[in-house]
Amino acid sequence: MSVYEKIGGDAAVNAAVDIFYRKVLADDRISDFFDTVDMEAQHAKQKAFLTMAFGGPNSYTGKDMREAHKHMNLTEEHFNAVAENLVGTLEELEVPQEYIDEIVGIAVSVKDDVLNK
Ligand code: HEM
Repeated sequence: MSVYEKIGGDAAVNAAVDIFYRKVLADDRISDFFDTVDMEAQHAKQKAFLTMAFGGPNSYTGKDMREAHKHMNLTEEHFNAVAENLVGTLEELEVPQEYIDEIVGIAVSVKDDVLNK
């Protein structure tokens, strides 16, 4: 069973989207990357992000992650900021630590692609 299913599938992603988005927009280190798109499009992107991070059914391949982020010149600091906001969101939702660890593992597994390394 994927961690996506273990934490509650689509319902868990929906619960996480608003919290995650709020955290990202409040974070000076990365908010500029996210505040230029209209809310509806952004919501869909956040949902795709979280489904991917949770190992869900709409998972992107490494190549897609590379393509999606290539033009952004992202740094380690940007990646860590997103990862922190992700962990903070999961903690707020009282996701068990072992699942948080699994989700962080998924995030780290796409890091080189996201940073275009
Ligand atoms: C675990 C790391 C990450 C994952 C799993 C992830 C996942 C995704 C996904 C699935 C999309 C949607 C792609 C699409 O449909 O076009 C996306 C887009 C995006 N990501 Fe990431 N991302 C990660 C890290 C980051 C970081 C570190 C930043 C910047 C600080 C970032 C900024 C963005 C932005 C701004 C978009 C929207 C691009 C656009 O609208 O054209 N992502 N990401």
